[in-house]
Order: sequence, then C-alpha cells, then structure tokens
Amino acid sequence: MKDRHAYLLEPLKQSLVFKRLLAYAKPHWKWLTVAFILLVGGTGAEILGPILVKIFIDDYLTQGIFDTQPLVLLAAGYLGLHFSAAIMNYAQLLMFQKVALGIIQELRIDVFKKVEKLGLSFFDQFPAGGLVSRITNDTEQVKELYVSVMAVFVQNIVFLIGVFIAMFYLNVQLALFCLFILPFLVVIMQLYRKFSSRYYAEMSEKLSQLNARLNESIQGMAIIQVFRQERRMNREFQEINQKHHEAWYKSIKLDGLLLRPAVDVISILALVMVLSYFGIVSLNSPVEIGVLYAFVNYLDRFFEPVNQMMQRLSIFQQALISAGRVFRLMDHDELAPGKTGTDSPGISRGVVEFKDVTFSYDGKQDVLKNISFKVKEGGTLALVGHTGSGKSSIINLLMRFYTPGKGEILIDGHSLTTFEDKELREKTGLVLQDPFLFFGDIRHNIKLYDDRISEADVIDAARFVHADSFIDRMPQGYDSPVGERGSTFSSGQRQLLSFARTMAKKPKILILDEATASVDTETETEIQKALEKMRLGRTTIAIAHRLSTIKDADHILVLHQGEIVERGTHDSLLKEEGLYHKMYLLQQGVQKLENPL
Ligand SMILES: Nc1ncnc2c1ncn2[C@@H]1O[C@H](COP(=O)(O)OP(=O)(O)OP(=O)(O)O)[C@@H](O)[C@H]1O
Repeated sequence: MKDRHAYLLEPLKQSLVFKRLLAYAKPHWKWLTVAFILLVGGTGAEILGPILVKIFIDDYLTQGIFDTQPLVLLAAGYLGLHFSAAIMNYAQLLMFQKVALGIIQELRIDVFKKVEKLGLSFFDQFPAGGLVSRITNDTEQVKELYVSVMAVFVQNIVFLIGVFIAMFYLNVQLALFCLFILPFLVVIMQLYRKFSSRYYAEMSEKLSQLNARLNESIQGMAIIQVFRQERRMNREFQEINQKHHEAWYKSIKLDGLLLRPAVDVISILALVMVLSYFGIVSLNSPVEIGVLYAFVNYLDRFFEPVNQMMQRLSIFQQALISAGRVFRLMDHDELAPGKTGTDSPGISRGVVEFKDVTFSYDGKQDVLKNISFKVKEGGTLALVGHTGSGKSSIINLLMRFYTPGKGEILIDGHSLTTFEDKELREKTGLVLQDPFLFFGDIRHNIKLYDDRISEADVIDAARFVHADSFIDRMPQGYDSPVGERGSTFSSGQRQLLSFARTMAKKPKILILDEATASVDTETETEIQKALEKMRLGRTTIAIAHRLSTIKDADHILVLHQGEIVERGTHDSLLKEEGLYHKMYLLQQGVQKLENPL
C-alpha cells in the first residue's frame, strides 16, 4: 500500500509528460494552425520594420535624397507593418488562449473522471486536500504552459529565425558569429531545468500537503476548538508553510542566477563582439551606418525573445512538474472493483450469499475471516457485534467497494463481480449511519438528477418514509436549499431524506447501517416506522446497534473480531446465553437506567 502512495509522488519522465500534453493539443489543430499562421505573419511584419529603416538611412538619409513619393511609401509601409502586426498578434493571442483554456478544461474533466473511478481503498490513504490540489492547482499550472509558454516559445523561435535570416541578409560573417551564442544559451537552459525541476516538485508537493492540512482543519474545526488543538494545528501548518517557502526560495535563487544575469552577460559579450567587428572593419573600409544600426538593433531584438523564453522557462518547468503529478494520478490503477466476464445478469429476487469470505484492507491483517451466510428473497439479516468487529466491512464488500481476498459473494446465484455497475447500484439501496447530502435542494437530493424519477415519485418517496411532514413545514418545501453535506438539517431529517433518496429508486436489496446518533423520541419513532415500511418485501441486511430494533429479523449474525461467533434468531440467541445475550442484557440495563419508569 505504501508503494502505491509513493508511486504518486514519483516524478514522471519529462519528455513523456510533454508528449502527453501535446496529445491534448491535437484535437485543436485547426485553431492552432490559424493561430500559428497569424503568429508568423505578425512576427514577420515586426521583423521587416528595421529593414525599412535601414533602407531609409542608407539609401536616402545618408545620401541626402529626400524624394517625397518613395519616402511616403516607406513611412506608410512602416506604419502598415506595425498596424497589421498588432492586429495579427492580438488575434493569435486570443486563439492560443482559447485553445489553452479548452485543453485545461478537458484535462481537468479527465482527471476528475479518473478520480471518480478510483476505489475507496485509494481514498482511505490519499488525503482529500492533496487530491483537490492536484485537480485544481496542478492543472492550473499546466494551463500556464499553453497560455504563457507555448505561444511565447513558438513566437520567439519564429522571431529568432526571422532575426537570423535578416542578419544573414545583412552580413553573413557577423551572423555566423552570432550563431555561436546559441549553444551557450542551450547549456544555461539545460542547467536550469535540471535544478529547478527538483525544487518545483518539492514546492508542488508542499502545496498539496498545505491543502490537505487545511481541508482536515476545516472539516474538523469543531473538534479543534473543543480540544484546543489550535496551537498544534498552527505549528504544523507553519512547518509545512516553511518548507514550501524554502523550496520556493531555492527556486527563486536559481531563477535569479540563471534566467536573467547569465543571459545578460552573454548579450553584452555579443554586443562587444559586434562593435569590435565594425571597429576593425572601419580601419580598412568605410562602414555602412545603416547596417551597423540594423545589426545592433537585431542583436537587441535577438536577446529580447531569448530573455522572454528564459523568463517563461520557470513556468514551463513548473507546468511539466504539475502535469507529471496530474498524469501520475490519471495513471493510478487502484480502480473501484468493477464488472468482470461477459454475461450481465440482472437482480430479480435479491438473494444474497457470502461463501467463506475472508478480507483484509491492508493485505496484512484479516478483518473478516471465513464469513458465510445466506439471506433469502425478502428476508432480513441483522449484523451485530462490538465496535470494530467487521460489520461495516461486510457491507463494504457487498457494495463492491472492496474485493474480498478469499471466498465469493453471490446475488441471485451470480457472482458479485459479474454485475454491471448500473444494475448493482440500481438494485441495492444503501443507507449510511451518517447520511451524506449534496449541496443543492431537497428535490435533487432525493431525485439525484435521475430523469426516470418523476416529481410524483419524489413526493411518494418522501411520504413513504414520513419525511413529507417536515418538508411540507418548510417555507420552500421541496425547493428548500441544502447546505454542503446537509449541514443545515438535523441528523434525523438527514436520515429521513437519505431514506427517501434510497426508496425513490425502489431497490431490491436494502442495506442499512443503523444510525447511532441520538434523535428525539418522536423522530426516532418516525425513523423506525419508515425503516419497517422500507424493509417490507425487500431483502434487507442491517447493521443493528440497538438490539431491540431487530427482534423480528429472520437471521442474526453475531460478529467478534471478524468472525461469526453466533447465529440465529433473537429468541434462539437469547437462549444460547452467549455474547448476544450479554449484549442484550447490557442494553436492557442501560435502557432501564435511562428510562426507569
Ligand atoms: N478503510 C479501512 N482501512 C483499513 N482498516 C479499516 C478500514 N475500515 C475499517 N478498518 C478496520 O477493520 C476492522 C473492522 O471495522 P468495521 O468498520 O467493519 O467494524 P464495525 O463492526 O462496523 O464497527 P462499528 O460498529 O464501530 O462501525 C477494524 O479493526 C477497523 O480498524
């Protein structure tokens, strides 16, 4: 398990990451082509500018020729070039941004889809905040690759090629000289990439940890305040922040050293070289001032894109690291157990059977050992046992959240692994101890956006579980807003809404984790009445904490440390005078103490 977690932190090979990122750009090739054409057009227009100035200086200014017509033409050409460059650059920028945003949207959706397919065992280990960080922060960084890196790189490379062509046109020897600068720049870039990737990986991971810590703190704020954990949380938060800051600082130092100053030094050396060249040439023959102007200008223009690319290199590097983290998550193979085989049976009767099932969460310690039982169509099975005895684990296996290590689970005689997800989820209704409500309104929390569930079905389901009385009392009725996780509802109301949601899909098998939360007697009665109705005619498997609620169950399994230690009906188990009997007496005693009359 630890290895799987470590796998997510391992950096991916950058060339592979880059290839995969390019694959995302492929479907947008039409827009990209237009953008590139505009880019080349705009850049070409910018490059031609100095050539017109050179013609003006050498052919007109220094010769003292001031003919109106050619000069007006030159001026108009110069202005026209700049104007069209501005329009083309604006259009290409918009197109690149549009493509970039589209790509990121797809990437985010893909990664989210993948996360939805991961098994619960993945979520047991990976902190939620860290996951959020990968889906939001990391994809955001990738966006920068398309928005501010790719276009700038392509634009500047086109620009550089243009500058070189112009330089060669003006003076081949000097242009060749300038070509020698390129290998130095490549070396600086490689050095930078090597060191910065390490710091960026650290930074992203620390940011991820910060999010994980924040998420945990916000979720558990009540407990933090009650147990006065603020100082400890603060200290731990500060520590991660400090590490994030250190990684950031290291990368800033590296940026400061390699990105600008190193390039500046090379640019000054190049300028000295060009000026010396013209100085030496001027000793033997006159120098054309226009060529000198154009050359110095081009040299300046040569280093401008180089500097721009260097500045973007840090974003490029961050984007590659972040994309690697996103792809690692997308490649994760700890998927939710799904269907195997070719036949797709249906669930018509709801007969549930466990055959000698053994299971472990961590592959080391068995939490369920040789569990066997069968629940007949419409029958009720109750699972009882002390905390940690394995009741919820049985339900987790039946819901196909995890795969058993040994043994087989059957529904209607077919292995659990053969059912399509749709069939399994539609025919089994799960009600959890702590019901989860979605942000939205009551109607959609019952309907869950299933078009097959009509308005009348929603109301029927609510009425069936007696949730209608409190819904009708609310001013907005079924349109009443529901806060995140249903925080604006009482636990009894949340239970009833989750019952209604389950009943709206009319399941064949009902799986209940009985609520332990105390609710008032009236709500408790409502809940019990609702449960009784829900169980009628359905196969039911229920975890029971209050033994009084399962007196009429057909079959009761008593679990102890992952094993079935007793089985039978309420009466037969009481007669056995074993663990069940003890638990029952204990609960009776507590009830008497709570309710002496
Ligand atoms: N997601 C998990 N990952 C690892 N171990 C787990 C996980 N869930 C439960 N366990 C372990 O499995 C054992 C059985 O837990 P389970 O939740 O099935 O007990 P339970 O009988 O339902 O308890 P309770 O009545 O308190 O809900 C426990 O020892 C628990 O520590």
